[in-house]
Amino acid sequence: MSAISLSGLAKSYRDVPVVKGVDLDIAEGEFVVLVGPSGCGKSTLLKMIAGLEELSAGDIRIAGRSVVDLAPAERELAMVFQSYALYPHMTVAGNIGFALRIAGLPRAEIDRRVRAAAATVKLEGLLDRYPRALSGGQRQRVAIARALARQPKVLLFDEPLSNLDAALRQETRVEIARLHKALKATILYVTHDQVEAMTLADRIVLMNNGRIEQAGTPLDLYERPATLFVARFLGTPAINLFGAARMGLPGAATVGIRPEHLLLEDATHPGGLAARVEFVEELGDVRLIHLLTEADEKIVAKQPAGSPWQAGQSVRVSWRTEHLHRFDLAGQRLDDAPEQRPEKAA
Ligand SMILES: Nc1ncnc2c1ncn2[C@@H]1O[C@H](COP(=O)(O)OP(=O)(O)OP(=O)(O)O)[C@@H](O)[C@H]1O
Repeated sequence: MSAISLSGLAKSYRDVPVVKGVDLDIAEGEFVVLVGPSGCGKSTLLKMIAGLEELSAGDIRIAGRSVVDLAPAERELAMVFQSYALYPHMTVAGNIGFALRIAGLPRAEIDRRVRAAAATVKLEGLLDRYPRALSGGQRQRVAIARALARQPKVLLFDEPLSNLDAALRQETRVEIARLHKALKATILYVTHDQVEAMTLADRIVLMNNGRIEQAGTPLDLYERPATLFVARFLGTPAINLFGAARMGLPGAATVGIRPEHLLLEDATHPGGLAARVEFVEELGDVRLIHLLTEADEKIVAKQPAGSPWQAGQSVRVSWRTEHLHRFDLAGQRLDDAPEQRPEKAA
C-alpha cells in the first residue's frame, strides 16, 4: 500500500487552474522531492495534502484512507515550514510538545516524546531555551522535532532550509538525510534547490505549470531527461543546446550536451565545432569555460582545475555521441540515436 496516493488532484483559484491533475504514489519510507520553477504549484500541492487548501478535484489517500474530508490534525502527517513558526513565548520543550498537549496526551508521554524528538535532532541541551536565544539552524531543528514528536505517518517539508545560510543549509540537509535513514519516514519535500533535490531524493518529481513533467530517480532525470524542460531545469551550469540541423542530426529539432561532456582541443585539432574562449570562471575544483561558437552560440564547458584554456583562445569543441540528448520540435526526448543502440549498431 502506498503511504500517499494522489489521484487527479486539481486546484483552481477563482477559475485559474494552478494544479492540473496530479497522479502520484509515494511508497512507505520513500523520500520524494518536489521541484519546479516558481509558481508551478509545488506549495499548493503540499498544502492540499496537509489539509490547508481545499481541493477542486481529485483524491488524497494516506495509508490507504481518503483524507480529503479530514481536518489537518486528523491526517496523521506533520508539516515543517520555511518560516519555523515557533511560539516565541514557549521554550523549546514547550514548542515541541505543543500539539501533544492540545491532543491531551498524558504528561509523562509528552515528556518522553519531546525528549526523544529533541535527541533525534540533537537539541537535548536546549530544551529550556526560548526561540529568540536560538540560531536559525537550531530553530529549524525545533520545528523538525515538533513534527517528529507527533509521530506522523508522513512528513511534509516546504522549503525548510531556505532561510539558512549556505553552511547551515548543508549541515541541516545532511541531518535530514540521516533522519530519513534512521526513522525510515515517508517524506515529501518541496525545494527549489537542485542540490537538495539531487542529494536527498529517492525520487524527484519535477512539476511544470501545475503538472508532473517527469518523476524518477535523480540520475534518471539528469541522465535521461524526458523533455527539454527537464534537461534545462536540472544541471548547473545549464545544459548546452544546439539546433539539431546544424549538428547534422536529422530527425531531431534540438540537441543538448551537458557542460561536463564537452571536450576541448586546441584549434589545430581536426573535427568538432570551432569556438573562441570568451571568459573563464575559476571555481577552484573546476573551471567553467565560456565559449562562443562560429555560429554565435554561447556554450559552457566544465573542465578540470589546471586545464589550459584562456580567454581569447581559439578551440575545437567535440563530444561523444552517447552524451547527446535529442529532442523533437515539441521538446520530447527522442530515444537514443540509432548509433547509440548496440543492437542496431551491429
Ligand atoms: N491563495 C491564492 N490565491 C490565488 N492564487 C494563488 C494563491 N496561492 C497561490 N496562488 C497562485 O498559484 C500558483 C502556484 O503557487 P505555489 O505557491 O503553489 O507555487 P510554487 O511552485 O510553490 O512556487 P514558489 O517556488 O515560488 O513557492 C502561483 O501562480 C500563485 O500565484
